[in-house]
Amino acid sequence: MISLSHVTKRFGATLALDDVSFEARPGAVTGFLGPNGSGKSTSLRMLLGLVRPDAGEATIGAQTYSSLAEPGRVAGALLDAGNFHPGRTGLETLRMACLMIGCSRSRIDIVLAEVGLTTAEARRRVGTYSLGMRQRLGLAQALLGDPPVLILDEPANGLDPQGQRWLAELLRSRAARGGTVLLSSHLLSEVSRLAERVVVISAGRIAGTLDSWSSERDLEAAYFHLTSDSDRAA
Ligand SMILES: Nc1ncnc2c1ncn2[C@@H]1O[C@H](COP(=O)(O)OP(=O)(O)OP(=O)(O)O)[C@@H](O)[C@H]1O
Repeated sequence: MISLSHVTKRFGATLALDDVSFEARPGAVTGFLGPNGSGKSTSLRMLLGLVRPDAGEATIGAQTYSSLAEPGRVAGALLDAGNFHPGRTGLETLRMACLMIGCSRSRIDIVLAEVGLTTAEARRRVGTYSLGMRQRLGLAQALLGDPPVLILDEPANGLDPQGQRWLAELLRSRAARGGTVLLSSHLLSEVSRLAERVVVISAGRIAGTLDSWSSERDLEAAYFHLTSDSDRAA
């Protein structure tokens, strides 16, 4: 279970998160949807111990990320696939990540196959990768420790239609095995395709949760209804 409980975070004069509480449950892919600047990345980064809350708590399995004994085996994360060292190959990137979390080297071949990067591609420097390939490498890194929890910031960014279909299948199969998947997006179509439950955030506040929708248009209508309500309240 992933949980934010009454979290508030300010950056100077900006109130990025205002008493935010929500959960992502095991066995489901939860989408975290909101406009640009609504607080999605700040929430995810807080779950991973990269941003400290001013008030409240962000936990994974009732523990803060920094108190987990083996965080890489509990939660895999994809935050910014643009952040990889461009001079290292994909393989070197994964070897270093594997060393840091203490995983078996055999996991590298497994995750490369899982994300659809070939051996030849993995031997290329990351600086030569397309956005979609960097995204696949980021997902491979998140999967290295075979963690039950995945926290993914805009994971479909740059993926082609085949990649998007493959990602949807990957995330659903992790959830079907009891995994907890939380993914952020500002794209309705992406969330509609990937998630089965959606938490909506707007201007740093949780605007509501959607548990079912019949079509992307249906989700869109519910989303605009929730976000316009929270705009009026702000
Ligand atoms: N390190 C920081 N310093 C100052 N302000 C910040 C910082 N990080 C985030 N913010 C501000 O906090 C608010 C929420 O930002 P956040 O990146 O969490 O939004 P987001 O929903 O992920 O947006 P996007 O969809 O554009 O990625 C924004 O107003 C942003 O400018």
